[in-house]
Amino acid sequence: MSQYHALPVPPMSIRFDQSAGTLSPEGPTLTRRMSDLEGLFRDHAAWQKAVADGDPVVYSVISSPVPEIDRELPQSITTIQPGTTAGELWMTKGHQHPNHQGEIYLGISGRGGLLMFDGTETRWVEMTPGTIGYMPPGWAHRSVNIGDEPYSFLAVYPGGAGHDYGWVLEHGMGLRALSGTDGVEFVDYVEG
Ligand SMILES: O=P(O)(O)OC[C@H]1O[C@H](O)[C@H](O)[C@@H](O)[C@@H]1O
Ligand SMILES: [Fe+2]
Repeated sequence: MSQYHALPVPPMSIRFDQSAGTLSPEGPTLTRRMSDLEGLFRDHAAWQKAVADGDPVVYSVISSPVPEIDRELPQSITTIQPGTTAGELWMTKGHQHPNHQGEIYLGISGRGGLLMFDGTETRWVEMTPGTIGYMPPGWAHRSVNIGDEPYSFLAVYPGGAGHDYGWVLEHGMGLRALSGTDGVEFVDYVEG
């Protein structure tokens, strides 16, 4: 975490320019390429090939300057590119909040889905512009682009929530979202 990101901020408004894909003022930004998603797609060989064939950007995250520290309420906008890897829809890594804290997403543009898993049950919430998706404490979450255009959503989350990526690598997400003839199709996480 940069020192800039950890600084307290005054009351403020933050402007989102959708066509430019910017927040102002802006905090840290993050770009995740295919190589950053190791171990997450069911078809490892297809993932490796995609990395070798140009390692495309799968999603990016722009953040407001509100710091990720306890009692603050940071926000970020994530944009997932459309695409599939061996039929599996492009998605975020997915994470659990170590101390089980809730979070909300607001669909901004494109069509997506919010896959949630509490270790036993899986839930899917379809996200279109204007949908508020709620993740209760203890539900790991992953976002998926189910359309042909970039899918963007706003996230608002407790500053102390943290990101546990190891939990998803260990437990999976219950289901995988594949591109189907009539849209999205689900298979068990462990299915090959
Ligand atoms: O952290 P990932 O699973 O890669 O998801 C990407 C991002 O999605 C949302 O914007 C969350 O609020 C971010 O905290 C998260 O980093
Ligand atoms: Fe989260």
